[in-house]
Amino acid sequence: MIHIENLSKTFTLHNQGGAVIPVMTGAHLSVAQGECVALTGASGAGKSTLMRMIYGNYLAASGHIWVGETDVAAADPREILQLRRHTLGYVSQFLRVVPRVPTVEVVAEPLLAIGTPKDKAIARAEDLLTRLNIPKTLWSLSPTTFSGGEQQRVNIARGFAHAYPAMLLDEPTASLDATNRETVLNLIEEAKARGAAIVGIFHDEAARDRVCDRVVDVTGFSPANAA
Ligand SMILES: Nc1ncnc2c1ncn2[C@@H]1O[C@H](COP(=O)(O)OP(=O)(O)OP(=O)(O)O)[C@@H](O)[C@H]1O
Repeated sequence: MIHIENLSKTFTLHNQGGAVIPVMTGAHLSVAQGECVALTGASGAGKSTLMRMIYGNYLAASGHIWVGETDVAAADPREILQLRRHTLGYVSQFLRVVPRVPTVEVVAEPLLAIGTPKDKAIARAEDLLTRLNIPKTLWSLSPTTFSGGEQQRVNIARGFAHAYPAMLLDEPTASLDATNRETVLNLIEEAKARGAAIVGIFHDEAARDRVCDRVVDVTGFSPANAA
């Protein structure tokens, strides 16, 4: 489902005389349906960079990033938006929302965007908010004033609302209490069981060992090691 071939990345520092920094070369990675792969490597090894490249936020210098039928490394912005809407989900660590939209709609929005009937989308959102222990009294309010932990859980609910065939998870259990952490691990297991291909960064080693089938150390993709 996710297939990375010979991927390279450089950063050009325009504010530092145009210095070109190679951060990745010849990266390969394949993630099958129903499989979860954890990216590991020391801080600065390139885990976030690789995730951002798969999501289409960072441009590749060369190579291919197949997500289903789309090569993200060559896709135009319209194709990337389509891919994000239907195929590729991203659960980041922080919630970014338009002010004044009620929480239940924030969570239902990815489903509404692909034409899911409103009652079905709202029912799914309510189910996820319940599972993630967001009190019902908050559902009709905007999450902008929620606590950090509440916002993180709303973000996770939104990320899991649609059954994306491929998902990127950036520390999905970071700073959650034991009960909510367990719920998130269950959501990941459910996504795998329905065939989602998942790539994630998990500093929570017990979580990683439980839900991930394989670990890929991105240090192996660094230009220093390839030389
Ligand atoms: N936008 C950018 N511009 C320039 N250099 C960048 C940029 N983003 C990342 N880098 C560099 O690329 C390298 C990989 O960074 P990245 O954030 O991917 O590492 P990481 O493995 O996710 O680290 P951490 O575990 O600390 O989050 C680092 O040397 C970093 O300085």
